[in-house]
Amino acid sequence: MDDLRRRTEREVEALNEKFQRELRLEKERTEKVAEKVTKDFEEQLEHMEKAHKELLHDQERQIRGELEEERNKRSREIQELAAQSTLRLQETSQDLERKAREADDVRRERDETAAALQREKSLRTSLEDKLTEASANNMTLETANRAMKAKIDFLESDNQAQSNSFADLHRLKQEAEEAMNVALEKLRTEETLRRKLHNQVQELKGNIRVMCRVRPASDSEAEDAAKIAFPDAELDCKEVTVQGPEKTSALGVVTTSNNAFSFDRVFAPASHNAEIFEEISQLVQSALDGYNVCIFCYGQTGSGKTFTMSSVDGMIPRATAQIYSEAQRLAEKGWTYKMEGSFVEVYNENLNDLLGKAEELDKKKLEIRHDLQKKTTTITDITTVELDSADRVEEIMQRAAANRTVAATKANSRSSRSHSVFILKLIGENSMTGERSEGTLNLVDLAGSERLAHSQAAGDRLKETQNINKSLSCLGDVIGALGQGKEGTHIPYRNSKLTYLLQNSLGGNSKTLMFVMISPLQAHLSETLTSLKFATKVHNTHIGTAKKQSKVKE
Ligand SMILES: Nc1ncnc2c1ncn2[C@@H]1O[C@H](COP(=O)(O)OP(=O)(O)OP(=O)(O)O)[C@@H](O)[C@H]1O
Repeated sequence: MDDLRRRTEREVEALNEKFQRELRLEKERTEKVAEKVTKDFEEQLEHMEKAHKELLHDQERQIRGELEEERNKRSREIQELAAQSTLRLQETSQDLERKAREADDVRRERDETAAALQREKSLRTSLEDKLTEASANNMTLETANRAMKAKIDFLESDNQAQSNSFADLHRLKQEAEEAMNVALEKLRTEETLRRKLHNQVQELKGNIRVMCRVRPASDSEAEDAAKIAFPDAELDCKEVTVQGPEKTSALGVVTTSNNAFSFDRVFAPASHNAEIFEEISQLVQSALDGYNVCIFCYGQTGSGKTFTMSSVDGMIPRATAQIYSEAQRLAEKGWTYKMEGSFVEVYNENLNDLLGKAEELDKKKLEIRHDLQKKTTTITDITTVELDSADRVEEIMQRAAANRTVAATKANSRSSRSHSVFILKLIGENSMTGERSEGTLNLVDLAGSERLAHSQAAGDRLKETQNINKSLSCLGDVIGALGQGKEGTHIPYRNSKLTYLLQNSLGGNSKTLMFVMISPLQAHLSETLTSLKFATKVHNTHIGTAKKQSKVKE
């Protein structure tokens, strides 16, 4: 049993070993097969992958190509569409333009038709009027015809009477012509005489006249009114009284002085520019007659100088209007006039062309030249405007005002800090009598006369004030020296630009009118009294002929 069992065990063992060996071999074989299969499969996979990639690539390329083609096709289509729509747009806008043109044409035609209709209507009315007139004329002509026929019958019946009446008519005509020539000659002589007499009257009135104007207080100023009275207001108004400031004596008594002034004329606050002009119009006439005339407006800032001189109805526009109408009247007497205007400004002792370019103010140098023989003055490089119509004055004033506005600074209203001179040259010629006249009218708006102590000025402003004071006092000195009336007296014209500019229009035969402008306010009392005293000094000066003197009564 044991042997059997051992033999069986050995056989089982041998079988087991054999089985293990065969298993191992089988396993190795299987592994080899599996390895080969795996490799084959991988190769096959790789191959397939490659083939697939190529296929994909080909397909992508193909799709891209198709896409590109599609895009090109679409963009071509879009371009075509855009071109078509542009074309359509152009056609539409051309259409629109054509339609607008047609509408314009229609409108024009309609307007023309309306105008033609209107013309037709007025033509018809005028034809109807003419027809009425013609029938009236016809009737008159028929009456005249009948009268003529009667006359012809009469004349034919009496030939001798006819030639007699013809000779009578001829003689009468000659007499009428002679009378007319005598009248014309008389008219011309009378004009020459009028000029002489006018000048004599002006000289009798005094070659220097001083007038005073007190401006009205505005509503807001009414409470600050100074005590100014016009004692002879009902008569010819030549006096003005101003109550001075209160003074307290050492004993504590308060007094006020009453200052009385008299001038050639005093204008109370209610006066209008038209009344003022009535007084100066005679001097404007003198300028037309060939005299040099200076009209000044003097006074502190805000006293009414510009209102009187250059406002819309001021002296400058009124004087030029008078000159135009006078020149027309004188044309009947053989006079033709040439009028030239210029507008200058004296600022800081510098002469500026107010009609030139604004940027040249204070830069361009203007020179004053005098012809002492002819008593004429010229300024180099000055803008001169021929005043061939009354409207030109307005244009000149606007140009000057605009230039001054440009030149003004914040702290400096240029017009109150400078003197302006409107110069009107009037050259007249009489072709019938051979007479010639050359007069100049200077209309001067002086700078504000306030004194240095009151203006509290410094810097540029101080220089301006000093220059203003200097030129105003030079003006007083020149007038004072002229007033001495002695031959050979030195007249200090050269001491200021203003007096030098006006040299030929101050003194001699020339006429001067000084308007002193007065503010009605108590706050300006001190300046008012100073202005009135200055004006009195000028008024007491007599140039040329004797005239009544007046004094300051205190
Ligand atoms: N007669 C008047 N009637 C009514 N208003 C006047 C009259 N005079 C002056 N005014 C007014 O008073 C104000 C000051 O006048 P204006 O400007 O003429 O003074 P001005 O002396 O020229 O001053 P400035 O020296 O500053 O130029 C202005 O508003 C002006 O309209």
